[in-house]
Amino acid sequence: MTAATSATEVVLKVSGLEAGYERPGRHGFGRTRVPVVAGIDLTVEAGRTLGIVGESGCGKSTLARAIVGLRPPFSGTIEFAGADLVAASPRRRRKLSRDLQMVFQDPYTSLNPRMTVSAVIAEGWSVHPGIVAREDRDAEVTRLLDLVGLRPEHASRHLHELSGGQCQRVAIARALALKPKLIVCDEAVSALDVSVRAQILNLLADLQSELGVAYLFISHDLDVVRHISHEVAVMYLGTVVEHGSAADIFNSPQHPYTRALLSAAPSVRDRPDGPADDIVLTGEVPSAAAPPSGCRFRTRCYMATDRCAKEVPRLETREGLPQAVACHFADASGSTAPWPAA
Ligand SMILES: Nc1ncnc2c1ncn2[C@@H]1O[C@H](COP(=O)(O)OP(=O)(O)OP(=O)(O)O)[C@@H](O)[C@H]1O
Repeated sequence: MTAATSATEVVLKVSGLEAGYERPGRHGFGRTRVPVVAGIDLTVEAGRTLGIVGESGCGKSTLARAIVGLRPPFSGTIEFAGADLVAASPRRRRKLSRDLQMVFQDPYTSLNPRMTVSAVIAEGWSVHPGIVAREDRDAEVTRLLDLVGLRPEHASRHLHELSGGQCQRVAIARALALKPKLIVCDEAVSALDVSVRAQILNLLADLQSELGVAYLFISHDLDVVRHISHEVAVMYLGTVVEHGSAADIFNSPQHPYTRALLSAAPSVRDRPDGPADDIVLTGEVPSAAAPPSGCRFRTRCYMATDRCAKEVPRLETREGLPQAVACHFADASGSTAPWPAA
């Protein structure tokens, strides 16, 4: 008997992505580009979740915005559902955007609080006609509300009458209304209370099982990312320093930055094989406008040597390790100690 192989469908493939902002050039002449995202490669498979984690300011939102077209990249490619989003005409891009939705951190600012819930959910159907027939729209709003755990009577309420958790459910219903292949969630549960956060995370997971939607899930909260992700990419100063399955990243982190980050996460710190102490990083995160030479993490790394100032470590799988790591010293011997504690 031959084993069945199931080909995985890649919905999003980002290659060599550079994105950021422009500032006035030297002496006020021209514009200088500041790449906040400095050459990122990643893929998201259909029906799966890629979590992106990293400290505030590492470029997570810039990455999300570049992917959904809110911030044109400086270079690189973004392939979505087989189409090149960067090269696509505005018309084609608009068509593709139906399948690529985003849920932001704060629904009160990302959605119009004076609109009714029903109008917020149905808005995309005017931009993308043909998804739901006009006469079926009320019923579809009710179905979507039910899907995200709200009642039919919520349809006529205004957003400002709802709680933060309810608003975020509306934002998810609005994204789902277009039957997308991928939803980019940028700190989508960060503003919510702990119990509501857990409800929304469970809701997202249930919707994924039911509808097969993929997520690019961005958060600074390690435990949230761990809860929802199949794969995890760890970002530091605009680059990915480690990328692998959520289990490999959380159970056996290899990059010194990942180790430091995880050593402060309660779910990791408190387990028997966790680090003896928090790994405290010294120094400030350098500016994206003037990153260190070589390894971008070296100015805060407890392992840095001269080599790290000269050579940029490539993000690659190293012998004996299942995940990809961008560190000259990562290998299966666990040489990027201190980890684990014993
Ligand atoms: N238009 C801009 N002008 C000046 N600085 C910017 C601009 N856009 C981004 N930055 C800077 O780039 C860095 C990365 O920003 P970004 O919002 O992508 O990070 P982040 O990881 O999402 O952090 P946070 O969670 O705090 O938003 C930050 O230091 C931010 O101040």
